[in-house]
Amino acid sequence: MHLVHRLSIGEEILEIFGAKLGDWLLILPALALDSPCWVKLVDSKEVVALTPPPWQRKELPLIHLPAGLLELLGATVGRSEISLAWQEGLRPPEGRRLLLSSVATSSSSSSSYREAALKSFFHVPRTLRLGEVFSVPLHGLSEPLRAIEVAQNPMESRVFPDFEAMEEEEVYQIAPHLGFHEGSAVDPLHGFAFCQLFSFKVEMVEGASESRHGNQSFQINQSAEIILKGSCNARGVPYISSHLFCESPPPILPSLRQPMERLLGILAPVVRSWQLHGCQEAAPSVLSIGPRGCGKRILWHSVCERLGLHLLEVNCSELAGGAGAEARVQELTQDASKLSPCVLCFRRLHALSKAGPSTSPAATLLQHRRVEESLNAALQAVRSRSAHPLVLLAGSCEDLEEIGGPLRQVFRLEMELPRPSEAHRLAVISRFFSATGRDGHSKRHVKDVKDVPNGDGHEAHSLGETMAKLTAGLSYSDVRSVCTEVLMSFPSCALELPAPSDLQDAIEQSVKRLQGGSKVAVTLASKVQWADVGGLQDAKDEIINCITLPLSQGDMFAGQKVRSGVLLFGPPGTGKTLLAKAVATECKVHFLSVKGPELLSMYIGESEKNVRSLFQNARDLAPCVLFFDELDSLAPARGRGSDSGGVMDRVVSQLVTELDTMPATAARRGGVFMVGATNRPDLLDRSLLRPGRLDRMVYLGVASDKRPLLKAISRKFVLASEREGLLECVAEPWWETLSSPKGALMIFEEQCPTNLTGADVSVLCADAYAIAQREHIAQLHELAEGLKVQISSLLLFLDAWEAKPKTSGLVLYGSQQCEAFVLAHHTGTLDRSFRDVSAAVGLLLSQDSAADIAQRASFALAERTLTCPDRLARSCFSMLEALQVRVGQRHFQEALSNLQPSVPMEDLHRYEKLRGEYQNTKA
Ligand SMILES: Nc1ncnc2c1ncn2[C@@H]1O[C@H](COP(=O)(O)OP(=O)(O)OP(=O)(O)O)[C@@H](O)[C@H]1O
Repeated sequence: MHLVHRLSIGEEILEIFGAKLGDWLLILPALALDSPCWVKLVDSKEVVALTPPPWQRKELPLIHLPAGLLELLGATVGRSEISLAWQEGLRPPEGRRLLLSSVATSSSSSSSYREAALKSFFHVPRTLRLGEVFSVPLHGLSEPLRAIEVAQNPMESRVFPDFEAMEEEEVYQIAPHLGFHEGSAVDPLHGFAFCQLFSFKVEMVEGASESRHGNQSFQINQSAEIILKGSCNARGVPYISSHLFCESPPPILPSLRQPMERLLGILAPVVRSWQLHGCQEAAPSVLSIGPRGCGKRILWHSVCERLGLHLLEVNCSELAGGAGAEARVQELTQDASKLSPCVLCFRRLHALSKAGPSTSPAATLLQHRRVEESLNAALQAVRSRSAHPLVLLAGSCEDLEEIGGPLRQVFRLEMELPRPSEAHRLAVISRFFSATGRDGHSKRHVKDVKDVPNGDGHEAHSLGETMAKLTAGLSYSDVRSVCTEVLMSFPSCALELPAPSDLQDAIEQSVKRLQGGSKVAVTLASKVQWADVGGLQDAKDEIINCITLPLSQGDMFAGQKVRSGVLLFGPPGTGKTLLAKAVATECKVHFLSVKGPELLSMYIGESEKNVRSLFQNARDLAPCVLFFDELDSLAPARGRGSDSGGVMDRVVSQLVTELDTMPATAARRGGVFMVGATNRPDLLDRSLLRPGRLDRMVYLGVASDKRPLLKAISRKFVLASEREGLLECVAEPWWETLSSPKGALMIFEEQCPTNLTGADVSVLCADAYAIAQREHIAQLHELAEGLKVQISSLLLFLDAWEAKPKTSGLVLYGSQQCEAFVLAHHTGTLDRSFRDVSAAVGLLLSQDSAADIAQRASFALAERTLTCPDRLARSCFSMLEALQVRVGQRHFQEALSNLQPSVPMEDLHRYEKLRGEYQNTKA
C-alpha cells in the first residue's frame, strides 16, 4: 500500500514503541498539543535512518516527516521536538471525490505535465487532508519530507491526549520506502533527483462515509474522482531531493567529501546557534567555483540535507538580461525567508555577466552592482525581521574571473571544487554500473587494452579502471555521458564484453566528442614510441634526464626541485612534436597538446583565460606533459606593442605566472612538465627562458646520417631486396645488408641531399611506399586476370585475411579463408611459391559457395588440425605474405629523384647560428 506521506524513522524509535507493521503512530508537536497527527507504519524493514546533524551525533534519534505534515504540525526543521505514540485499529475514511487547485510556481510549465504528474501520483492510494498542500515530482512518487528532532524518550517526557477523545485529528499514513520507480529521475551516478515539482492544494474532499475521527483526512484510492480546478496562492512544498524519495541522502561524490565537511563545519554552528537563540550573527555566504559538472549543485543539496535546511535554487541564466533582475532577487529572498531555515543558492552566477552581446563592460558592471545592492538590502531586511528567519546565501560559478567584482564581494568565502581524480572517477563509474543493474560490469576484465596511461606504470585491468583512466580530466557529468554512451554502444554487453579495442575506441570517441568544444587537444594516450623517433639521441638523453626520470622514479626525486620545462627548437620538421609525444608515451602520462595561436582570442581577457584553464586542465590531469607547439606565436617578446590592446603582453605574463607555479605543483601532484617547441627562439620573450622556467634548450637539427631516420620511419614496411627482378623479403633493411663501401646505401646516401629533415625523410618513405603499392596493385590486376576473377573479390579476400588475427593457427582455422587454404594445402595446391599462392587464391575464389568450401574444408581440417595445426597455419601465413606490398631500393631511389628538401641550405645555416646562441645542453 502506498500512501501520500511516507515516514522515515530510526529503528531505535520503533523499539521504544514496540511498534509493528500495520500499527498507527501519533505524532504530536511538543509545543502544540492541540494539533496531533496520525501516521501508520507500513513496513519497518524499509525504514531508513538518516545521519543526524553533526552537533547531535549519538544524542537524539531523527525522524523524517513529510513537509506537508510538518506544516500541519506547525513544526520547524531542527527546532521542534515531537512526541510519538501508537495505537492499533485506526483507519482514515475513503474519499470519493477530490477537488484540487494547483499552487502557482515560478517556473512556467505546461499544464499537460502537471496533469501527467498528478495522474501518476494517484496511481496508488494516497491519504490527504482537507486544506493540505502536497507536492508531486514530474516523475510522480511522493512529496518532500523534512527532518525534525524527536525527544529521546517521548513516552516519558510528554503527556498524550486520550485516543478516544481525539475525534477531530488528522490521520496520516506512513508508507513504505518505495524504492525507485521506473521513470524515476534519480541519477545513477550521484543518486540525486533534479526534477520539477508541482504543488496542489486539497480544496474539498467528499467522503464515502463519515470518519470516526472526524472528516478531515481521507484515503484516496484509484477509483476516486479527482478534479483539478484553477490555481491558488498557497505556498508550495520545498524541494529536497532525497526527501522526495524517502531515502537517506546518497553517499556524497568522492571529490566533494572534503568541501562538504568544510561547509558543514562552517554552517552547522550558525544553524545551531540560530536554533538555540533564534538569531544569526555572521551568516557566511559561500561561493563554490568549479568546472561544469563537477558537483557544485550536488554539494549544496548534500549540505542542506545533512543540516535539515531548505534549498531554494535560482538559475542566474533566467535572471540575466532581464530588466527586473533586482526586483526578482528581492522576491526570491522573501521566498527564502518563508522557507526558513533555507539556503538561497544562485547557480551559474557567471550568466549574469553574459547578459547579451551588445552589453558593454560598463553596463554589465552596473548591473552587477545593482544586483549586489538589492541582494544585500534584501538579506538585511530579512535578517532584521522579528521572526528571525535564517537565510544563508550561496552561489556557484565556473570561473571567478567571469563574475564581476561587486558580485564577488557579496560572498565572504570562496571554495574551489576540484575535478574528480582517477580514483574518484572509478568510484562513481562503479556506482553507475551498479545503479543501472550491471553490477559486475565495472569489474569485468579487459586485459588487452593497451596504451592507457597510468602514473604507476601498471595497465588497466577492468572496464571500470579502463574507463576511469580514459576519462581523465572530465567532470562527473561528462563521465556519466561516457558511461551511458558506452552502454548504449554495446547493448549486449550485459552478457559479454565487446572486444577491448572496440571498447577503447568507443570510450575515446565519446571522450573526444565531449572535448569537442575545448581549445586544447588532449591526447589521452599518445601512441608514439621512442622507436618511432629516428636519431635525435642527444635530445632524447636530455629529455630523459629532465622529465622522464623524475616522472618514472618519482620517489628518488622527492623533495627535490625538479625541472619543469624544456624548449625544443630547430628547423621545421625535425621531430619536435614527435619527440614530445614519445616522452608522454614512454612515461605513461597524459599528453596535452596545444598550438600557440589556438589559445588566442579576439575577445578581451579571453586569451589569458584560455592559458589559465589550460594549466588548470594540466594540473587536473597530472602527471602529464603539456606541449606548446609554435610557442613563439603565443609568447613573443613583450613591449613591442605589435597588438593594439597589449593582449600578447598579458598572455606572456599569464604564461610566466603559470610556469612559476609549476614546480610546487609538480612536487605535490605528481608533475606537470612543459615542453615548448619553436622554430624561432630569438622571437620568444626572454623571461620564459629564465632559469626555473623553460631553461633547458634542446636543438633538434638535421643529421647527416639518415639511416636511423629511415629505419624508424619505415619500421612497419615490408622491406625487400631485389633479386632477378623479384622482390624478396629480408630480415634487415636493404641499406643495412648492402652497406659495404660501394654498396647500395652509400650510393643512396650520396644521392640524399644533406639538408633533408625528418619530415622530408618521412615524405620520401611515404612516396617509396606509394610507388611500391602502385606496382603491387598492377600485379594484383594481373593475378586477377589470370584467375579470371574480379579484382574487387581478390582485394576483399586480402582485406579479410589482413583483418584476421595472425598469431594463432587455431583462431585462423575458424575463418573461411583459412579453411579454404587448408583445403588448398590438403589438395596439394598450396606451396611456397608465388605461383602456387595464386592457384590457392584462385581455388578459393572460383568456388561457387562459401558454405561448400567450409564444408569441404572441415573434412580436411578433421584430418589435418589434429596432426600439425600450427605448422599448417604458419605455412598459410607465409604464403599470404607474398601478397603484401614490398618496398625495395628502387622505390626509394625513384622517390628520392622527385624530392625537394623543405629547408633550403641557407636557412639551415641560419638555424645553426641560432643553435650556437641558444643551446645550453651538450651538442
Ligand atoms: N627524428 C624523426 N624520426 C622519425 N620521424 C620524424 C623525425 N623527425 C620528423 N619526423 C617525421 O616528420 C613529421 C613532422 O615532424 P614534427 O611535426 O615532429 O616536426 P616539428 O619539428 O614539430 O615541425 P614544426 O616545427 O614545423 O612544428 C613527423 O610526423 C614524422 O613523421
